[in-house]
Amino acid sequence: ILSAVLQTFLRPRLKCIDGELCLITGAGGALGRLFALEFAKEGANLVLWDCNQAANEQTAELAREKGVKVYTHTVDLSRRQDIYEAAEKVRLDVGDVTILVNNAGVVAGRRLLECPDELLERTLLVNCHALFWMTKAFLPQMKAQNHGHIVTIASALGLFSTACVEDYCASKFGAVGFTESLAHDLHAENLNGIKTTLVCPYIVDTGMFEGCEIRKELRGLIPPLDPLYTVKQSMNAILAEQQMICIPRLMYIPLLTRALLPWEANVATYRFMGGDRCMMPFIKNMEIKAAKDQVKTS
Ligand SMILES: NC(=O)C1=CN([C@@H]2O[C@H](COP(=O)(O)OP(=O)(O)OC[C@H]3O[C@@H](n4cnc5c(N)ncnc54)[C@H](OP(=O)(O)O)[C@@H]3O)[C@@H](O)[C@H]2O)C=CC1
Ligand SMILES: CC1=C(/C=C/C(C)=C/C=C/C(C)=C/C=O)C(C)(C)CCC1
Repeated sequence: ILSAVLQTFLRPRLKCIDGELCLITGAGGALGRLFALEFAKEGANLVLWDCNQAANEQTAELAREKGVKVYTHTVDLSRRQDIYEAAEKVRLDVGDVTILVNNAGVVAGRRLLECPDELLERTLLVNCHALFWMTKAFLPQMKAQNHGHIVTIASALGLFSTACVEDYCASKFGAVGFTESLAHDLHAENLNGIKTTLVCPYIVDTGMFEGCEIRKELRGLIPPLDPLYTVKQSMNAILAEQQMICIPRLMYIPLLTRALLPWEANVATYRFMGGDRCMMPFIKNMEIKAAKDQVKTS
């Protein structure tokens, strides 16, 4: 406890990752791109995976300007075989990945009963199942050297939940459980050279949850996070080899109250803070977007 408190108030020693090989999933997306640029700044060579080839290549271009080697692959993380095949290519053509950042994520953004099954399934496959296949593909090399770092970009919604994002909460609770169990596994095997970091951010202003908002009067107290701030905070935690980080720190409170208060008290708190209906405008946005897409395709 003392060392954790000291870590919070003193500047922890940050590790050097110059020359390491870092694989980032969802690297074409908002946070993925910023992670790529931060890892490049630290001198890590990059392997960038995304299903969106154009966006991934754009990230690669920007990262190459920092003077590091960058390799790209177009991978659909909802397909186990695609992950294994791309991982084999990386092993043969590039080498051993020493830092793995599981960042790609999706959300259905529909009410459960109106959501196509495939969309619900996709959330679980990308946000949760892919963690199993990524770890099975890259952990053996890390174990052989007793050196590596596995980062999971989960969510505050992997620690406590809210209405209308059943798929997302199920997948992120899964991601949290997976990463914690893996961390215990590595400790139990005395593989102290392999670290894990679990990142749990609140709403980040990237567009993924456009419209999600809490009670107006509280929005100033807990505003959506700036993407660069989120990534910088995460980088500090990663380089300090911190096991878990909630961004902002205020997010530890709903995690604690969820565990300590009776269910009814939590429901009342949600109502008071607008946490119960925070996803309604986001779902509306997604419905409008889906309707527009349907018009375009028909
Ligand atoms: N934004 C937020 O409020 C928060 C986000 N997070 C988490 O942070 C992570 C990054 O989010 P953010 O940057 O906002 O999201 P983005 O949508 O900007 O980025 C996600 C990236 O992952 C890609 N991706 C989606 N599905 C697949 C797939 N099947 N295979 C490969 N790549 C895929 C996306 O491609 P495409 O664009 O083509 O779909 C996109 O490039 C996610 O895990 C998210 O859950 C956590 C807390 C809050
Ligand atoms: C439920 C709830 C809250 C709102 C949380 C929200 C709005 C979280 C959104 C997180 C997102 C979008 C994560 C994405 O990965 C409060 C007011 C903090 C506290 C009371 C309970």
